[in-house]
Amino acid sequence: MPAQPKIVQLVASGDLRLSANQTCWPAQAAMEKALAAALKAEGWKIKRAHALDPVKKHGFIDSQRMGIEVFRCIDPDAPLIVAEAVWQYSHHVLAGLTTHRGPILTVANWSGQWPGLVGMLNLNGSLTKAGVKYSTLWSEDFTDAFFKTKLKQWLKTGRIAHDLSHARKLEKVKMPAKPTALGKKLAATLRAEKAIMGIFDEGCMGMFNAIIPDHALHACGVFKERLSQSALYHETLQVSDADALAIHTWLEKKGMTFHLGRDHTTQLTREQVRLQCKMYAAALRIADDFGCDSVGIQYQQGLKDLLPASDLVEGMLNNADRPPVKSRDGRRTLWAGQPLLHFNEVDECAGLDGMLTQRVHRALQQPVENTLHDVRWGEAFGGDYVWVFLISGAAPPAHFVGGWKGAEGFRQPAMYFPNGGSTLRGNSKPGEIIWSRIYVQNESLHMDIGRGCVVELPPEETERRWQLTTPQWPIMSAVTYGVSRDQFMAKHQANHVQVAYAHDAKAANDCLFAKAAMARALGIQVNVCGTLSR
Ligand SMILES: C[C@H](O)[C@@H](O)[C@@H](O)C(=O)CO
Repeated sequence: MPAQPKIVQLVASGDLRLSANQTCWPAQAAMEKALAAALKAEGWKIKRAHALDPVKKHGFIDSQRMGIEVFRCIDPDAPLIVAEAVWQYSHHVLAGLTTHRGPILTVANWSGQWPGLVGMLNLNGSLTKAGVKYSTLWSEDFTDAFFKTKLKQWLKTGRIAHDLSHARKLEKVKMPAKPTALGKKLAATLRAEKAIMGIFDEGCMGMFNAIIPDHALHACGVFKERLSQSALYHETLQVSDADALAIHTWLEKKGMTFHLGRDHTTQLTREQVRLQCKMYAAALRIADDFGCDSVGIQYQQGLKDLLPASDLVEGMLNNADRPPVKSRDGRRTLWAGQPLLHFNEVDECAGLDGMLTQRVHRALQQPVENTLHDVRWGEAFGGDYVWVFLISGAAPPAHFVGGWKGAEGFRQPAMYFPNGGSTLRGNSKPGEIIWSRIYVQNESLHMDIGRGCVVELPPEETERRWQLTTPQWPIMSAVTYGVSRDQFMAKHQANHVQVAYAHDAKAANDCLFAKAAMARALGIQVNVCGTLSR
Protein backbone atom coordinates (compact mmCIF):
# COMPACT_ATOMS: atom_id res chain seq x y z
CA MET A 1 0.00 0.00 0.00
CA PRO A 2 1.40 3.46 -0.88
CA ALA A 3 2.34 5.58 2.13
CA GLN A 4 -0.26 8.14 3.23
CA PRO A 5 0.86 11.65 2.22
CA LYS A 6 1.95 13.81 5.12
CA ILE A 7 -0.16 16.94 5.66
CA VAL A 8 0.89 20.57 5.73
CA GLN A 9 -1.68 23.23 6.65
CA LEU A 10 -1.97 26.28 4.40
CA VAL A 11 -3.30 29.75 5.09
CA ALA A 12 -3.48 32.75 2.74
CA SER A 13 -3.71 36.27 4.13
CA GLY A 14 -5.27 38.90 1.89
CA ASP A 15 -6.14 42.53 1.66
CA LEU A 16 -8.92 44.13 3.67
CA ARG A 17 -10.36 45.60 0.49
CA LEU A 18 -12.85 43.22 -1.16
CA SER A 19 -12.12 44.62 -4.64
CA ALA A 20 -8.40 43.78 -4.30
CA ASN A 21 -9.10 40.30 -2.92
CA GLN A 22 -11.48 39.47 -5.75
CA THR A 23 -9.24 40.85 -8.50
CA CYS A 24 -6.12 39.09 -7.20
CA TRP A 25 -7.71 35.74 -6.26
CA PRO A 26 -6.97 33.93 -9.59
CA ALA A 27 -3.22 34.57 -9.12
CA GLN A 28 -3.38 33.16 -5.59
CA ALA A 29 -5.30 30.08 -6.76
CA ALA A 30 -2.73 29.44 -9.51
CA MET A 31 0.14 29.81 -7.06
CA GLU A 32 -1.40 27.40 -4.57
CA LYS A 33 -1.90 24.83 -7.34
CA ALA A 34 1.76 24.99 -8.31
CA LEU A 35 2.79 24.84 -4.65
CA ALA A 36 0.58 21.79 -4.08
CA ALA A 37 2.28 20.02 -7.01
CA ALA A 38 5.71 20.75 -5.51
CA LEU A 39 4.65 19.33 -2.15
CA LYS A 40 3.04 16.30 -3.76
CA ALA A 41 6.35 15.48 -5.43
CA GLU A 42 7.84 15.28 -1.93
CA GLY A 43 5.04 13.04 -0.64
CA TRP A 44 3.15 15.82 1.15
CA LYS A 45 -0.36 17.14 0.78
CA ILE A 46 -1.67 20.66 1.33
CA LYS A 47 -4.75 21.11 3.49
CA ARG A 48 -6.24 24.55 3.27
CA ALA A 49 -7.25 25.74 6.73
CA HIS A 50 -9.99 27.98 5.33
CA ALA A 51 -12.23 27.60 2.32
CA LEU A 52 -12.95 29.69 -0.72
CA ASP A 53 -15.93 31.90 0.16
CA PRO A 54 -18.53 31.67 -2.64
CA VAL A 55 -20.21 34.90 -1.54
CA LYS A 56 -17.03 36.97 -1.21
CA LYS A 57 -15.61 35.19 -4.28
CA HIS A 58 -12.13 34.73 -2.85
CA GLY A 59 -10.29 32.45 -0.45
CA PHE A 60 -8.28 34.91 1.64
CA ILE A 61 -8.28 35.60 5.34
CA ASP A 62 -9.51 39.17 5.15
CA SER A 63 -9.60 40.35 8.76
CA GLN A 64 -7.82 39.83 12.06
CA ARG A 65 -11.00 38.34 13.54
CA MET A 66 -11.27 35.81 10.71
CA GLY A 67 -7.59 34.93 11.15
CA ILE A 68 -8.06 34.24 14.86
CA GLU A 69 -11.06 31.99 14.13
CA VAL A 70 -9.16 30.09 11.40
CA PHE A 71 -6.19 29.46 13.70
CA ARG A 72 -8.48 28.09 16.43
CA CYS A 73 -9.11 25.12 14.14
CA ILE A 74 -5.46 24.50 13.21
CA ASP A 75 -3.43 21.98 15.21
CA PRO A 76 -0.82 24.30 16.80
CA ASP A 77 1.90 21.69 16.26
CA ALA A 78 1.20 21.11 12.54
CA PRO A 79 3.63 22.27 9.86
CA LEU A 80 2.12 25.41 8.35
CA ILE A 81 2.64 27.36 5.12
CA VAL A 82 1.54 30.97 4.67
CA ALA A 83 1.26 31.35 0.89
CA GLU A 84 1.21 34.84 -0.63
CA ALA A 85 0.63 35.97 -4.21
CA VAL A 86 -0.91 39.32 -3.23
CA TRP A 87 -0.45 42.33 -0.98
CA GLN A 88 -1.72 41.23 2.43
CA TYR A 89 -2.31 42.74 5.87
CA SER A 90 0.01 40.92 8.28
CA HIS A 91 -2.22 41.36 11.32
CA HIS A 92 -4.77 39.03 9.69
CA VAL A 93 -2.52 36.08 10.55
CA LEU A 94 -0.07 37.47 13.10
CA ALA A 95 -2.27 36.71 16.11
CA GLY A 96 -2.58 33.05 15.18
CA LEU A 97 1.08 32.72 14.27
CA THR A 98 2.25 34.06 17.65
CA THR A 99 1.02 30.86 19.36
CA HIS A 100 1.66 28.38 16.58
CA ARG A 101 4.27 25.84 17.73
CA GLY A 102 4.78 23.83 14.55
CA PRO A 103 7.24 24.91 11.82
CA ILE A 104 6.09 27.96 9.85
CA LEU A 105 7.07 28.63 6.24
CA THR A 106 6.20 31.86 4.40
CA VAL A 107 6.15 31.43 0.62
CA ALA A 108 5.61 33.89 -2.24
CA ASN A 109 5.56 33.50 -5.99
CA TRP A 110 8.28 35.34 -7.89
CA SER A 111 5.87 37.45 -9.87
CA GLY A 112 5.45 41.17 -10.28
CA GLN A 113 1.77 40.97 -11.21
CA TRP A 114 0.54 41.67 -7.66
CA PRO A 115 2.60 42.64 -4.62
CA GLY A 116 2.84 39.09 -3.21
CA LEU A 117 6.58 39.30 -2.55
CA VAL A 118 5.91 42.65 -0.87
CA GLY A 119 3.23 41.03 1.27
CA MET A 120 5.49 38.17 2.30
CA LEU A 121 8.36 40.51 3.19
CA ASN A 122 6.02 42.51 5.37
CA LEU A 123 4.90 39.36 7.14
CA ASN A 124 8.52 38.29 7.62
CA GLY A 125 9.41 41.63 9.20
CA SER A 126 6.32 41.46 11.39
CA LEU A 127 7.12 37.89 12.55
CA THR A 128 10.69 38.93 13.34
CA LYS A 129 9.45 41.87 15.40
CA ALA A 130 6.95 39.60 17.20
CA GLY A 131 9.70 37.07 17.98
CA VAL A 132 7.99 34.27 16.03
CA LYS A 133 10.34 31.74 14.42
CA TYR A 134 9.70 31.10 10.72
CA SER A 135 11.41 30.10 7.49
CA THR A 136 10.87 31.76 4.13
CA LEU A 137 10.98 30.80 0.42
CA TRP A 138 10.07 32.14 -3.02
CA SER A 139 9.93 30.72 -6.51
CA GLU A 140 8.85 31.53 -10.04
CA ASP A 141 7.11 28.22 -10.74
CA PHE A 142 8.02 26.04 -7.73
CA THR A 143 10.07 23.62 -9.84
CA ASP A 144 13.55 25.23 -9.67
CA ALA A 145 16.42 23.54 -7.84
CA PHE A 146 16.82 26.33 -5.25
CA PHE A 147 13.18 26.05 -4.21
CA LYS A 148 13.05 22.27 -4.25
CA THR A 149 16.20 21.86 -2.16
CA LYS A 150 15.09 24.39 0.43
CA LEU A 151 11.55 22.96 0.57
CA LYS A 152 12.95 19.48 1.19
CA GLN A 153 15.08 20.91 3.98
CA TRP A 154 12.05 22.52 5.62
CA LEU A 155 9.87 19.42 5.30
CA LYS A 156 12.63 17.32 6.87
CA THR A 157 13.91 19.62 9.60
CA GLY A 158 11.31 22.39 9.96
CA ARG A 159 13.99 24.99 9.18
CA ILE A 160 15.67 26.53 6.15
CA ALA A 161 19.23 27.84 6.20
CA HIS A 162 19.87 30.66 3.73
CA ASP A 163 23.19 32.16 2.67
CA LEU A 164 23.51 35.38 4.67
CA SER A 165 27.24 35.78 4.18
CA HIS A 166 26.71 39.17 2.50
CA ALA A 167 25.77 40.80 5.81
CA ARG A 168 28.54 41.77 8.24
CA LYS A 169 28.15 43.39 11.63
CA LEU A 170 29.38 46.99 11.53
CA GLU A 171 31.90 46.19 14.28
CA LYS A 172 33.67 43.87 11.81
CA VAL A 173 33.89 46.50 9.06
CA LYS A 174 36.89 48.79 8.69
CA MET A 175 35.35 52.25 8.87
CA PRO A 176 36.98 55.36 7.37
CA ALA A 177 37.68 57.99 10.05
CA LYS A 178 36.01 61.10 8.63
CA PRO A 179 32.51 59.81 7.83
CA THR A 180 32.55 57.85 11.09
CA ALA A 181 33.29 60.99 13.09
CA LEU A 182 30.57 62.87 11.19
CA GLY A 183 28.02 60.14 11.90
CA LYS A 184 28.84 60.18 15.61
CA LYS A 185 28.57 63.97 15.72
CA LEU A 186 25.19 63.94 13.96
CA ALA A 187 23.94 61.28 16.39
CA ALA A 188 25.02 63.37 19.38
CA THR A 189 23.21 66.41 17.94
CA LEU A 190 20.01 64.44 17.31
CA ARG A 191 20.04 63.00 20.82
CA ALA A 192 20.70 66.38 22.42
CA GLU A 193 18.37 68.51 20.29
CA LYS A 194 15.71 65.84 19.67
CA ALA A 195 13.19 65.58 16.84
CA ILE A 196 9.51 64.91 16.35
CA MET A 197 7.87 62.47 13.96
CA GLY A 198 4.28 63.48 13.22
CA ILE A 199 2.14 60.38 12.82
CA PHE A 200 -1.25 60.71 11.18
CA ASP A 201 -2.84 57.56 12.67
CA GLU A 202 -0.39 54.88 13.69
CA GLY A 203 -0.18 51.59 11.83
CA CYS A 204 -1.16 51.09 8.21
CA MET A 205 -2.60 48.02 6.48
CA GLY A 206 -1.59 45.61 9.25
CA MET A 207 2.11 46.52 8.99
CA PHE A 208 3.07 45.56 12.54
CA ASN A 209 6.77 45.72 11.61
CA ALA A 210 6.51 49.41 10.73
CA ILE A 211 5.65 50.56 14.27
CA ILE A 212 8.68 51.41 16.41
CA PRO A 213 8.14 50.91 20.14
CA ASP A 214 8.39 54.33 21.81
CA HIS A 215 11.26 53.35 24.12
CA ALA A 216 13.42 52.29 21.16
CA LEU A 217 12.70 55.53 19.31
CA HIS A 218 13.28 57.71 22.37
CA ALA A 219 16.78 56.25 22.72
CA CYS A 220 17.54 57.88 19.34
CA GLY A 221 16.29 61.28 20.46
CA VAL A 222 13.14 60.96 18.37
CA PHE A 223 9.60 61.26 19.73
CA LYS A 224 6.21 60.64 18.19
CA GLU A 225 3.55 63.31 17.87
CA ARG A 226 0.36 61.31 17.48
CA LEU A 227 -1.81 63.19 15.03
CA SER A 228 -5.20 62.26 13.63
CA GLN A 229 -6.23 61.83 10.03
CA SER A 230 -9.56 63.38 11.05
CA ALA A 231 -7.65 66.61 11.76
CA LEU A 232 -5.90 66.30 8.39
CA TYR A 233 -9.28 65.88 6.68
CA HIS A 234 -10.68 68.93 8.46
CA GLU A 235 -7.61 71.04 7.69
CA THR A 236 -7.72 69.93 4.03
CA LEU A 237 -11.22 71.32 3.75
CA GLN A 238 -10.06 74.66 5.23
CA VAL A 239 -7.50 75.28 2.46
CA SER A 240 -8.76 77.80 -0.09
CA ASP A 241 -9.47 77.02 -3.74
CA ALA A 242 -6.96 79.75 -4.62
CA ASP A 243 -4.19 77.97 -2.68
CA ALA A 244 -5.05 74.67 -4.39
CA LEU A 245 -5.04 76.32 -7.82
CA ALA A 246 -1.63 77.90 -7.13
CA ILE A 247 -0.14 74.51 -6.20
CA HIS A 248 -1.66 72.76 -9.21
CA THR A 249 -0.45 75.54 -11.54
CA TRP A 250 3.06 75.34 -10.03
CA LEU A 251 3.18 71.61 -10.82
CA GLU A 252 2.01 72.12 -14.41
CA LYS A 253 4.47 74.97 -14.98
CA LYS A 254 7.29 72.73 -13.75
CA GLY A 255 6.32 70.25 -16.45
CA MET A 256 4.43 67.53 -14.58
CA THR A 257 1.87 65.81 -16.82
CA PHE A 258 -1.52 64.87 -15.38
CA HIS A 259 -3.52 62.28 -17.31
CA LEU A 260 -6.95 63.73 -16.62
CA GLY A 261 -10.43 62.46 -17.40
CA ARG A 262 -13.94 63.11 -16.16
CA ASP A 263 -15.14 59.84 -14.61
CA HIS A 264 -14.34 59.90 -10.88
CA THR A 265 -14.64 56.12 -10.45
CA THR A 266 -12.12 55.19 -13.12
CA GLN A 267 -10.22 58.31 -14.12
CA LEU A 268 -8.12 61.04 -12.59
CA THR A 269 -10.17 64.23 -12.37
CA ARG A 270 -9.14 67.83 -11.85
CA GLU A 271 -11.17 67.84 -8.61
CA GLN A 272 -9.14 64.92 -7.24
CA VAL A 273 -5.89 66.74 -7.98
CA ARG A 274 -7.16 69.96 -6.38
CA LEU A 275 -8.12 68.06 -3.21
CA GLN A 276 -4.64 66.54 -3.14
CA CYS A 277 -3.17 70.05 -3.42
CA LYS A 278 -5.29 71.05 -0.43
CA MET A 279 -4.12 68.01 1.54
CA TYR A 280 -0.51 69.00 0.77
CA ALA A 281 -1.00 72.49 2.21
CA ALA A 282 -2.90 71.04 5.18
CA ALA A 283 -0.12 68.56 6.02
CA LEU A 284 2.48 71.35 6.00
CA ARG A 285 0.33 73.58 8.20
CA ILE A 286 -0.39 70.87 10.78
CA ALA A 287 3.30 69.86 10.81
CA ASP A 288 4.10 73.53 11.42
CA ASP A 289 1.53 73.75 14.25
CA PHE A 290 3.17 70.85 16.08
CA GLY A 291 6.81 71.61 15.18
CA CYS A 292 7.22 68.26 13.44
CA ASP A 293 10.49 67.34 11.72
CA SER A 294 8.75 64.77 9.54
CA VAL A 295 5.26 63.40 8.98
CA GLY A 296 3.71 60.12 7.89
CA ILE A 297 0.20 59.82 6.51
CA GLN A 298 -1.46 56.43 6.84
CA TYR A 299 -4.17 57.18 4.23
CA GLN A 300 -5.58 53.61 4.41
CA GLN A 301 -8.05 52.98 6.05
CA GLY A 302 -9.48 56.21 7.46
CA LEU A 303 -8.98 58.56 4.55
CA LYS A 304 -9.64 56.24 1.63
CA ASP A 305 -13.39 56.89 1.78
CA LEU A 306 -12.99 60.64 2.26
CA LEU A 307 -10.16 61.90 0.09
CA PRO A 308 -8.10 60.97 -2.96
CA ALA A 309 -4.82 59.12 -2.32
CA SER A 310 -2.08 60.92 -0.43
CA ASP A 311 0.72 59.92 -2.83
CA LEU A 312 1.00 63.15 -4.80
CA VAL A 313 1.14 64.97 -1.45
CA GLU A 314 3.90 62.68 -0.19
CA GLY A 315 6.08 62.96 -3.27
CA MET A 316 5.79 66.75 -3.21
CA LEU A 317 6.67 66.92 0.49
CA ASN A 318 9.76 64.78 -0.03
CA ASN A 319 11.19 67.07 -2.70
CA ALA A 320 13.29 70.19 -2.00
CA ASP A 321 11.90 71.90 -5.11
CA ARG A 322 8.19 71.92 -4.38
CA PRO A 323 5.20 74.28 -4.46
CA PRO A 324 5.55 76.95 -1.76
CA VAL A 325 2.90 77.00 0.98
CA LYS A 326 2.41 79.84 3.42
CA SER A 327 1.42 79.65 7.07
CA ARG A 328 -2.24 80.38 7.70
CA ASP A 329 -1.51 84.05 8.41
CA GLY A 330 0.33 84.30 5.10
CA ARG A 331 3.53 85.53 6.79
CA ARG A 332 5.90 82.56 6.50
CA THR A 333 6.69 80.11 3.71
CA LEU A 334 6.76 76.70 5.38
CA TRP A 335 10.09 74.83 5.06
CA ALA A 336 11.04 77.10 2.16
CA GLY A 337 13.25 75.31 -0.35
CA GLN A 338 13.42 72.14 1.75
CA PRO A 339 11.55 68.85 1.83
CA LEU A 340 9.27 68.16 4.75
CA LEU A 341 10.37 64.58 5.21
CA HIS A 342 7.43 62.21 4.66
CA PHE A 343 7.26 58.49 5.34
CA ASN A 344 4.71 56.65 3.22
CA GLU A 345 2.14 54.41 4.92
CA VAL A 346 3.33 55.80 8.31
CA ASP A 347 6.20 53.32 8.15
CA GLU A 348 8.07 54.62 11.20
CA CYS A 349 11.18 52.56 10.43
CA ALA A 350 11.38 54.35 7.08
CA GLY A 351 10.65 57.64 8.86
CA LEU A 352 13.58 57.22 11.24
CA ASP A 353 15.84 56.10 8.40
CA GLY A 354 14.77 59.12 6.35
CA MET A 355 15.66 61.42 9.23
CA LEU A 356 19.17 59.97 9.47
CA THR A 357 19.56 60.05 5.69
CA GLN A 358 18.48 63.66 5.41
CA ARG A 359 20.95 64.81 8.09
CA VAL A 360 23.87 62.84 6.68
CA HIS A 361 23.24 63.94 3.11
CA ARG A 362 22.80 67.57 4.11
CA ALA A 363 26.10 67.52 6.02
CA LEU A 364 27.91 65.92 3.09
CA GLN A 365 26.23 68.23 0.53
CA GLN A 366 24.55 65.31 -1.19
CA PRO A 367 20.93 65.19 -2.46
CA VAL A 368 18.64 65.13 0.59
CA GLU A 369 15.68 63.56 -1.20
CA ASN A 370 14.98 60.03 -0.07
CA THR A 371 12.04 57.69 -0.20
CA LEU A 372 10.94 54.18 0.45
CA HIS A 373 9.98 51.80 -2.34
CA ASP A 374 8.31 48.41 -2.21
CA VAL A 375 10.64 45.51 -2.98
CA ARG A 376 8.25 44.51 -5.72
CA TRP A 377 10.09 42.09 -8.00
CA GLY A 378 13.18 41.74 -10.22
CA GLU A 379 14.82 39.98 -13.14
CA ALA A 380 18.29 39.64 -14.55
CA PHE A 381 19.19 42.07 -17.32
CA GLY A 382 22.44 42.35 -19.24
CA GLY A 383 24.55 40.54 -16.66
CA ASP A 384 23.05 42.33 -13.64
CA TYR A 385 20.26 41.35 -11.35
CA VAL A 386 17.97 44.37 -11.67
CA TRP A 387 15.33 44.92 -9.00
CA VAL A 388 11.99 46.55 -9.60
CA PHE A 389 11.71 48.90 -6.63
CA LEU A 390 8.23 50.35 -7.08
CA ILE A 391 6.14 52.23 -4.55
CA SER A 392 2.40 52.61 -4.62
CA GLY A 393 2.22 56.15 -5.91
CA ALA A 394 4.92 58.54 -4.76
CA ALA A 395 8.61 59.20 -4.99
CA PRO A 396 10.34 62.61 -5.01
CA PRO A 397 10.68 63.97 -8.57
CA ALA A 398 14.35 64.77 -7.81
CA HIS A 399 14.83 61.01 -8.27
CA PHE A 400 13.32 60.95 -11.76
CA VAL A 401 14.88 61.22 -15.18
CA GLY A 402 13.94 64.79 -16.12
CA GLY A 403 12.86 65.77 -12.58
CA TRP A 404 9.41 67.38 -12.57
CA LYS A 405 9.34 67.17 -16.39
CA GLY A 406 9.58 63.41 -16.06
CA ALA A 407 6.79 63.29 -13.48
CA GLU A 408 3.39 61.95 -14.49
CA GLY A 409 0.10 61.76 -12.67
CA PHE A 410 -2.08 58.71 -13.30
CA ARG A 411 -5.24 57.73 -11.49
CA GLN A 412 -4.54 55.36 -8.65
CA PRO A 413 -5.87 51.85 -9.44
CA ALA A 414 -9.53 51.71 -8.43
CA MET A 415 -9.30 48.34 -6.65
CA TYR A 416 -7.07 49.91 -3.97
CA PHE A 417 -8.19 53.55 -4.16
CA PRO A 418 -11.94 54.17 -4.55
CA ASN A 419 -11.41 57.96 -4.44
CA GLY A 420 -8.65 58.02 -7.02
CA GLY A 421 -6.00 60.67 -6.80
CA SER A 422 -2.92 61.26 -8.86
CA THR A 423 0.16 59.13 -8.50
CA LEU A 424 3.56 60.80 -8.80
CA ARG A 425 5.19 58.50 -11.29
CA GLY A 426 8.61 58.69 -12.89
CA ASN A 427 11.54 56.54 -13.93
CA SER A 428 14.37 56.86 -11.41
CA LYS A 429 17.52 58.26 -12.96
CA PRO A 430 20.75 56.27 -13.24
CA GLY A 431 23.21 56.93 -10.44
CA GLU A 432 24.86 55.71 -7.26
CA ILE A 433 22.55 54.93 -4.35
CA ILE A 434 22.60 53.88 -0.73
CA TRP A 435 19.84 51.47 0.29
CA SER A 436 18.87 50.64 3.83
CA ARG A 437 16.21 49.35 6.17
CA ILE A 438 15.66 49.84 9.89
CA TYR A 439 13.73 47.06 11.61
CA VAL A 440 12.76 45.85 15.06
CA GLN A 441 14.18 42.61 16.44
CA ASN A 442 14.33 41.54 20.08
CA GLU A 443 12.68 44.84 21.07
CA SER A 444 15.59 46.85 19.68
CA LEU A 445 16.43 48.61 16.43
CA HIS A 446 18.58 47.13 13.68
CA MET A 447 19.65 48.47 10.31
CA ASP A 448 20.74 46.69 7.12
CA ILE A 449 22.57 49.06 4.79
CA GLY A 450 24.27 48.61 1.45
CA ARG A 451 25.42 50.24 -1.76
CA GLY A 452 24.00 49.98 -5.20
CA CYS A 453 23.14 51.88 -8.32
CA VAL A 454 20.20 52.65 -10.51
CA VAL A 455 20.79 51.40 -14.04
CA GLU A 456 19.52 52.87 -17.25
CA LEU A 457 17.49 50.16 -18.94
CA PRO A 458 16.38 50.47 -22.57
CA PRO A 459 13.00 52.28 -22.59
CA GLU A 460 11.19 49.17 -23.85
CA GLU A 461 12.58 47.11 -20.95
CA THR A 462 11.44 49.70 -18.38
CA GLU A 463 8.03 49.74 -20.05
CA ARG A 464 7.89 45.93 -19.97
CA ARG A 465 8.64 45.95 -16.25
CA TRP A 466 5.97 48.59 -15.66
CA GLN A 467 3.42 46.54 -17.61
CA LEU A 468 4.31 43.41 -15.61
CA THR A 469 3.75 45.30 -12.34
CA THR A 470 1.74 48.50 -11.83
CA PRO A 471 2.36 51.03 -14.61
CA GLN A 472 0.86 53.95 -12.66
CA TRP A 473 3.57 53.84 -9.95
CA PRO A 474 7.14 55.22 -9.84
CA ILE A 475 9.90 52.73 -10.62
CA MET A 476 13.57 52.36 -9.68
CA SER A 477 15.70 49.80 -11.57
CA ALA A 478 18.25 49.03 -8.90
CA VAL A 479 21.31 46.81 -8.62
CA THR A 480 22.41 45.88 -5.08
CA TYR A 481 26.22 45.58 -5.02
CA GLY A 482 27.41 42.20 -3.78
CA VAL A 483 23.95 41.06 -2.69
CA SER A 484 22.19 38.44 -4.79
CA ARG A 485 18.43 38.21 -5.17
CA ASP A 486 18.18 35.30 -2.78
CA GLN A 487 20.49 36.83 -0.19
CA PHE A 488 18.48 40.04 -0.22
CA MET A 489 15.16 38.19 0.10
CA ALA A 490 16.40 35.96 2.89
CA LYS A 491 17.72 38.86 4.98
CA HIS A 492 15.34 41.73 4.32
CA GLN A 493 12.91 42.52 7.10
CA ALA A 494 10.28 44.66 5.40
CA ASN A 495 8.17 45.26 2.34
CA HIS A 496 9.96 48.59 2.03
CA VAL A 497 13.52 49.62 1.21
CA GLN A 498 14.87 53.15 1.76
CA VAL A 499 16.90 54.72 -1.07
CA ALA A 500 18.88 57.92 -1.54
CA TYR A 501 21.25 59.12 -4.26
CA ALA A 502 24.75 60.55 -3.99
CA HIS A 503 26.59 62.53 -6.68
CA ASP A 504 29.21 59.82 -7.24
CA ALA A 505 30.48 56.51 -5.88
CA LYS A 506 32.95 58.03 -3.41
CA ALA A 507 30.28 60.34 -1.99
CA ALA A 508 27.84 57.42 -1.76
CA ASN A 509 30.38 55.39 0.22
CA ASP A 510 30.89 58.33 2.59
CA CYS A 511 27.09 58.60 3.04
CA LEU A 512 26.86 54.88 3.78
CA PHE A 513 29.61 54.98 6.40
CA ALA A 514 28.35 58.19 8.01
CA LYS A 515 24.78 56.85 8.19
CA ALA A 516 25.95 53.51 9.55
CA ALA A 517 28.09 55.27 12.19
CA MET A 518 25.22 57.62 13.09
CA ALA A 519 22.84 54.69 13.49
CA ARG A 520 25.35 52.78 15.62
CA ALA A 521 25.94 55.80 17.86
CA LEU A 522 22.16 55.99 18.36
CA GLY A 523 22.18 52.42 19.63
CA ILE A 524 21.02 50.77 16.40
CA GLN A 525 22.72 47.46 15.52
CA VAL A 526 23.99 47.80 11.98
CA ASN A 527 24.76 45.18 9.32
CA VAL A 528 26.73 46.35 6.29
CA CYS A 529 25.53 44.32 3.31
CA GLY A 530 27.39 43.41 0.14
CA THR A 531 30.19 45.39 -1.44
CA LEU A 532 30.95 49.03 -2.26
CA SER A 533 30.93 48.47 -6.01
CA ARG A 534 29.74 46.01 -8.63
C1 LIG B 1 -1.95 49.82 -2.79
C2 LIG B 1 -1.27 48.69 -2.11
O1 LIG B 1 -1.99 48.27 -1.03
C3 LIG B 1 0.08 49.13 -1.66
O2 LIG B 1 -0.12 49.99 -0.62
C4 LIG B 1 1.01 48.04 -1.27
O3 LIG B 1 1.44 47.36 -2.39
C5 LIG B 1 2.22 48.64 -0.63
O4 LIG B 1 2.73 49.62 -1.09
C6 LIG B 1 2.77 47.98 0.55
O5 LIG B 1 3.95 48.55 0.95
